[in-house]
Amino acid sequence: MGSQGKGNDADATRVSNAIDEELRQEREARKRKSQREVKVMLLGQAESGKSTLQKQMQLYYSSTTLDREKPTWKPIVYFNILKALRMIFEELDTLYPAITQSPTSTPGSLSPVMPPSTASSAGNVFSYTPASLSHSSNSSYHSHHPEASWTPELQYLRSKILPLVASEDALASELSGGISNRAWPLPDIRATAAKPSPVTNIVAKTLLATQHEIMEIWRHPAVRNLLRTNKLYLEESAAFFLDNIFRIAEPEYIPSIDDVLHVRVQTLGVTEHQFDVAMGGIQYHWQLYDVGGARQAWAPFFDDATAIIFLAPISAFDQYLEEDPRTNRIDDSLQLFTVICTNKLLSKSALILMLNKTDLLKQKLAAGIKVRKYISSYGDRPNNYEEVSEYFRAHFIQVQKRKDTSTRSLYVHFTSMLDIRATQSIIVNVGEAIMRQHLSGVGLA
Ligand SMILES: Nc1nc2c(ncn2[C@@H]2O[C@H](COP(=O)(O)OP(=O)(O)OP(=O)(O)O)[C@@H](O)[C@H]2O)c(=O)[nH]1
Ligand SMILES: [Mg+2]
Repeated sequence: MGSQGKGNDADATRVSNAIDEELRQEREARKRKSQREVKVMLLGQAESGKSTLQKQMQLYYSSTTLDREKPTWKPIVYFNILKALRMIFEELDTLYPAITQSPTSTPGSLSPVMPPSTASSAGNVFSYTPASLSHSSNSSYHSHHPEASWTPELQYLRSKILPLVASEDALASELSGGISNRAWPLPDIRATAAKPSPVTNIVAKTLLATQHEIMEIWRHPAVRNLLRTNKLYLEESAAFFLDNIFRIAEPEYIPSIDDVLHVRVQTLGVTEHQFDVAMGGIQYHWQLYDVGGARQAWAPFFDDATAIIFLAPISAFDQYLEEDPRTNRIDDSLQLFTVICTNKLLSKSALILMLNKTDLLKQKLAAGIKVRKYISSYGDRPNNYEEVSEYFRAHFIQVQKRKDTSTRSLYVHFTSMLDIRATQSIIVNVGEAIMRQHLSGVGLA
């Protein structure tokens, strides 16, 4: 019995040592792995540019994967176009109810369609055309074409384009794997967009057949008027895609990187993107979390995040929240930034602030839109880009100084996320700051 007991003890010790060793190795491996793992969160209000930054980071760190994805963005570009056309016609139908009747004859008075080369470069007529300019360019048209005479041509264009608009729901359904409701945001569509897609093919053919009518409605003075008077508010990507309709309607069309950056799809929940980043001869594994929608519930899952990149679109000073039309979007960004700064769970993360959409801010200011009209505290300060951007920057910095629960520093960048060159150099800079934080966090710096 005794000797048997001893044998058992020895066995047990051996087994226990082996388990200890295994656990030690696992711990080591986990530690090594966590030393290589960098978690970055993208935060900011809806449409602040988080997903666009994610694409820019993918372009910088893993450009071949973004290149491979390009064809899968095609139906989503179509989807953005169809939505814009639907919104245009919803507004036209209300304003000119007569156009909803079927056309009696094809009007001979249709203005000639622009050739693709001039058409694609003649854009920039979104809502911010200076009033003086748009007035002079439209006045001669007005004198020959009183609004009543628009009815037959609008009727005709509507009847041509309507079948395309009608396929919006089917396209949404195809993209979202069977959920047919265009009001719903699409889930991460890149997976489903890669599958064979009969609706996408039909939409492509219809686009090809109606491209001239689309350009014509997009250029039509009735639509220009709606945009100029802000009766029609299109998503920011709409003008870009409609200006480029001839290129997009080509049968061999594959979205360019520029197109991919312009696409607008609302992110649902949290999407995760991974890529390997080589720095100092070591491969780090970056996990990028693009957090759309819900605001607070996610915080506990990210208490070990290396860095938070907060995006605030400072062009949005004249916009209000969709869900609460009394809240100015800059105010909302400041509130959300306060929540992030004061959240103890996130206090160990590096904090990077990107004041985004500076290109749109410049356009709005150049068009004479006054900040004071929307933000009374702006007072009599000059309404130029330098003053306005500095004013917003100071406000965000002040929030962090006063409210931050940690003593971390704040990295601030002005960004224009559709500008590839400028954004790529900011990504290098931000990447270095994130790696410094990571290395100090794992005790290597
Ligand atoms: N002009 C301009 N447009 C931008 C800029 N950054 C992003 N956009 C556009 O703004 C729209 C919204 O950008 P997203 O990246 O989808 O915004 P998001 O923060 O991911 O939005 P949610 O997923 O709804 O939370 C897209 O059409 C982008 O192309 C910018 O700096 N300038
Ligand atoms: Mg998004």
